[in-house]
Amino acid sequence: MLHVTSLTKRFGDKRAVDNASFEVGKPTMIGIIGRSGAGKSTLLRMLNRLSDASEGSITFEGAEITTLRGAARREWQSRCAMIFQQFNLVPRMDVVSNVLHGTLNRRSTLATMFNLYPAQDIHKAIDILDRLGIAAEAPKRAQALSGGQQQRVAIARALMQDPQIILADEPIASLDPMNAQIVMDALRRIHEEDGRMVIANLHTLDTARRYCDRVIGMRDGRIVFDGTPEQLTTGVARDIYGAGADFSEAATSTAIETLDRPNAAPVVPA
Ligand SMILES: Nc1ncnc2c1ncn2[C@@H]1O[C@H](COP(=O)(O)OP(=O)(O)OP(=O)(O)O)[C@@H](O)[C@H]1O
Repeated sequence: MLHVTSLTKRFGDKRAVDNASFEVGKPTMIGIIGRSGAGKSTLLRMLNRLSDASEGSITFEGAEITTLRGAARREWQSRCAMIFQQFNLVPRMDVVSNVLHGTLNRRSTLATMFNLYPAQDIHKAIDILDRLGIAAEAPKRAQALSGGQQQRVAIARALMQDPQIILADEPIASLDPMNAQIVMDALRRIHEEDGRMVIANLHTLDTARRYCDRVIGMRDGRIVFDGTPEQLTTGVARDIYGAGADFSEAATSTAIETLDRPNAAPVVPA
């Protein structure tokens, strides 16, 4: 399905992604972990063609992605929708219009200029918002929503494109633990119910372990681990993060786990 072969991105002398290779045979939920600067965002941006590869190849269902231009590149970008840490919504625009923005690639210039949306697209947008539990927010301005709600609007906008792949760049890094859990649950459900591939950059180990079928670990641009959550032992994690013997998993925890345990001690702010 997806084949990434010897993918490299150079910025001057620096190899932000260095000879990365992996294959995904079927829709899978994959977490990419690694410390800040390891190359996670650069890898995702190359997959989506927001950024050009310096070397290497990406193929999806047999077609080469790295060389796509113009309309073919835009068509690829709708097949693999991307969501971001900062949601990237239009803050003053209402929620449903933000979601309908996901259809921009396939609308005529005239329809875009006059803000005309087909009724079936509007119904589809509302249905998607409903599925994500935020249909009631549809008429509100995006800026009036909580971070977790805004990220779900961004997911809804991505789903409007009916993508085969969802690329999520640190989707929960700006959220509190409860909203982080809601957003990760939504991504997992979309993967399981729709059979879409989800590749998410995650800065915390526990989230990757809990939600993903497969984890890819990056260090200094290289893929240094590719396996199941069970194979991701503390020793392996220490290697990925380049940490010493004092490495503590708690330091990379989102505290999502504690939400599930009714008897867990309350988290006391420092
Ligand atoms: N446009 C750019 N120009 C120059 N260097 C860049 C550029 N984008 C990324 N880099 C560098 O490439 C390396 C990888 O960055 P990248 O953002 O992919 O890492 P990351 O693992 O996603 O980290 P973070 O979690 O902090 O976003 C870093 O050293 C970064 O400084």
